[in-house]
Amino acid sequence: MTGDTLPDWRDSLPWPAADTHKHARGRLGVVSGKATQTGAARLAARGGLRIGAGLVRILCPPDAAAVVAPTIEAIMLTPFGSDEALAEAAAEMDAVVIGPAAGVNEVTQANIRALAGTGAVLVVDADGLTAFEGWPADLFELLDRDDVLTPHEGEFKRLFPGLLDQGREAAAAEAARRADAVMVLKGPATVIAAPDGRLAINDNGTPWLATAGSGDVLAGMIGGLVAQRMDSFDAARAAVWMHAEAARGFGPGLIAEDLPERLPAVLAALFAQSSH
Ligand SMILES: NC(=O)C1=CN([C@@H]2O[C@H](COP(=O)(O)OP(=O)(O)OC[C@H]3O[C@@H](n4cnc5c(N)ncnc54)[C@H](OP(=O)(O)O)[C@@H]3O)[C@@H](O)[C@H]2O)[C@@H](O)CC1
Ligand SMILES: Nc1ncnc2c1ncn2[C@@H]1O[C@H](COP(=O)(O)OP(=O)(O)O)[C@@H](O)[C@H]1O
Repeated sequence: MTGDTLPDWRDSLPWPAADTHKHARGRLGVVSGKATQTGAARLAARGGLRIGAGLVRILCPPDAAAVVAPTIEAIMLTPFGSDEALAEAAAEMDAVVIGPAAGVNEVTQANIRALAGTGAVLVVDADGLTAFEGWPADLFELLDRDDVLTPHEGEFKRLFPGLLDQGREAAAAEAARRADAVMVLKGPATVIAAPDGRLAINDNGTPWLATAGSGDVLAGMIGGLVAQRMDSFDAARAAVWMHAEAARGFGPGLIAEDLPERLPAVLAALFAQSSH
């Protein structure tokens, strides 16, 4: 990370205390797509669970429940049949990830609108961003300052046409200001910007991450940290670094499924260095 004046996110990682229980450790919801598109949410959920959220629940359309249920163990499942029902399920969550394979449509827009009315911190990725192409202000007005948007460059251009002409750092900073939310502009050097002006550039990226679903895992990891009440900007910085570190540790042959399974090694090294 750049920025010598920025506090190190390592000092605010949420290690469990002796009296912690799973609910206190952070409850993360991940919204799944329809029955044929549940993998992305499962990747995100696994990332959130591995990074330490005490309880992770996939929230899925009713038709997807029979597909998701046989593929999960520790991760829990709640089907929802309407945006109201989604908001009701999310009311118990500290954070919710929405977007991976959610569908680029009005249902995804309505689901984000419903989630914005809950107390959960939102991590909006992929289709959750693209669904607002042409109407970015409709998304921004729903967001709180601790919500996080995680676009790759294609998604970023859909919400902020022309802004990348200013360069990635200036563009991410301006986007965070416009959205009034934390911006994670993904790429070989991921830029993380907060609406209060904080800015960091991740410096341990690796092209092994250029594989389908790796961004879904990252969204879940950010969600898992903010569910543990880590500051959203620090959570994004930490997750981006750990995500790349996990990929570096695996190297050739990496697929997205491998990333959550590498996290214990990454976390163990950070835990050993910490003053817990
Ligand atoms: N396991 C699963 O279930 C998975 C499900 N997934 C889900 O699938 C859905 C569709 O995902 P997607 O990847 O096809 O859509 P999207 O990323 O919008 O790409 C569309 C176009 O954008 C452009 N583009 C420009 N810059 C880019 C960049 N940096 N990175 C990538 N693209 C960039 C590029 O156009 P080009 O530059 O080639 O002209 C590209 O053709 C979505 O719901 C997602 O969540 C995935 O997460 C994978 C794992
Ligand atoms: N060449 C690269 N170097 C470093 N990181 C990369 C590279 N290509 C992709 N990544 C990282 O991989 C992830 C890809 O996310 P995304 O494009 O959303 O994929 P998906 O939608 O398939 O999950 C991001 O974290 C991005 O920063």
